[in-house]
Amino acid sequence: RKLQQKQGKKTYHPIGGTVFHQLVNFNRLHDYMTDLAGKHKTYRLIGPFRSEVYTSDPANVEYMLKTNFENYGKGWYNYSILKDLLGDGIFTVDGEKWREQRKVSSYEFSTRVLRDFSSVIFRDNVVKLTRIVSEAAISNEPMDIQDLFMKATLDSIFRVAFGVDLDTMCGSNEEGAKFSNAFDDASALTLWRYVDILWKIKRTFGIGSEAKLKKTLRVIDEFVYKLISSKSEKMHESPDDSTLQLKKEDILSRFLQFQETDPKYLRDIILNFIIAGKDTTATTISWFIYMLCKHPLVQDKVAKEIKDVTDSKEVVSISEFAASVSEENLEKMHYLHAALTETLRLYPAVPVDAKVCLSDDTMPDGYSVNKGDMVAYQPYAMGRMRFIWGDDAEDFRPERWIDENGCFQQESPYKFTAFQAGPRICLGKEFAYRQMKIFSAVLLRFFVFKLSHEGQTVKYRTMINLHIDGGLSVRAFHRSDMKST
Ligand code: HEM
Repeated sequence: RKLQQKQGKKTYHPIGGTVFHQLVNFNRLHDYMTDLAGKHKTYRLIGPFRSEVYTSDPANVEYMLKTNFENYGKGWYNYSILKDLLGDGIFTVDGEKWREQRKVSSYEFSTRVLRDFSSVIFRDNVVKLTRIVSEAAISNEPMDIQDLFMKATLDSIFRVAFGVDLDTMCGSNEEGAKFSNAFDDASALTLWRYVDILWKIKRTFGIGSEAKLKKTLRVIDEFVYKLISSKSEKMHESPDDSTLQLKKEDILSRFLQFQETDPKYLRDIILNFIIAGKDTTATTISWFIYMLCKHPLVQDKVAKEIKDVTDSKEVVSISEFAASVSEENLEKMHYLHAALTETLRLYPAVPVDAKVCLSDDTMPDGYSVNKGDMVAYQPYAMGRMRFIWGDDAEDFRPERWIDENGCFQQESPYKFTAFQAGPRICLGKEFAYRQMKIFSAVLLRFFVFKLSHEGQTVKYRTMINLHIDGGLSVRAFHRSDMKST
């Protein structure tokens, strides 16, 4: 490369360090990368086989995610790691396969049926969740709210996808609990492949982590294929039965009714939605509660907005209040929307998102990247850059998202990258906001949240999603003007 540079052919981004530095800084990886991003908008880390280019420059981000989108894909490497769990689902594929799934799925996500059906489910689940929180509040017990959100969001997305209540929140469905554990284990074991250079050998011989993965995949597949075939049978037995009408609102039924019926195709599509929709939403809303505990004035302001918008001076029951959190009311909750967005700016559920460069290229900043290089945009580092957000970039300040009329104002998706941007922008963004807003509105109408230990701070655990390490221990206190029955 030096030789090429001398010949005036190419200029490469400055070297920030090596992948070895990433390993040394593993527990604070995203902060290490933020420090580097503060020095260079785009930099390279040297690895044994290729460069890894990390950018926080909105112009480069726009280029890789939109302008030259076709040149930055998942690539064969990611596909080979993810395919046993996620098959040919939307997360693993590029090109025509991706385009076809994107078309089908974005149509599904934009339908009124899915919107109404999912809102009903979010309300049902937050009522269940609020009852659990209420019991903890009455007995003044601390609770791990991140764990509760993980269960609640899995229950939501599973019911939207398959029309079946796993009920991991209350633990009434034994099969559901088995599936949920297998799914978490399979996700962790699949991620392990990114650091275990021997995984392919272990897979061939069926040993170690790969033997475990195979076992968990069997549990997942048995459960999912059973659901698909029983639903398919029912729909064929009585296609016009009006009592099945409600069941036809879930994604699986809609696919069976209108489109593809290959069980493997359905399995892949739906498991990709589940993996996309569960941890991202649960971790975001957990960091949100953490921020509200750290900023009690913001918590009061959010709670006041919820009370004013729903006009709920005297409410008798949780379910009655949940029913009043209508689509129209949610749209009026600008400050809640801003506080959630501010949480995502500082604690994005996907902190780094890597693509593979498919052919040699030059970025808008004039620097080159090579075929095979990994190129990543960094939502976590970008959220903390002063050159993007100003001197208070590291402060939690929902007001930065509110305009002079008190309305939420968007920012460019190439600066606020928590949902990615361009043709592959997150398909579930609106779905995720709706669930987070319904959950927050009901919980914050009934409770004040405080950290279990005053002054407690939490850290993230370095993995694909930004989980709070060890969970989030909080106490809930009933708001004095509400009965949570
Ligand atoms: C706060 C919550 C969420 C955040 C921050 C988030 C963020 C993201 C990000 C960064 C990507 C790009 C990942 C990649 O490069 O492959 C993505 C893709 C995607 N998300 Fe989300 N997501 C959230 C919730 C959801 C939910 C609830 C769903 C569905 C129920 C969903 C469905 C998808 C799908 C299907 C894609 C793949 C899009 C494609 O490749 O064309 N997401 N999301």
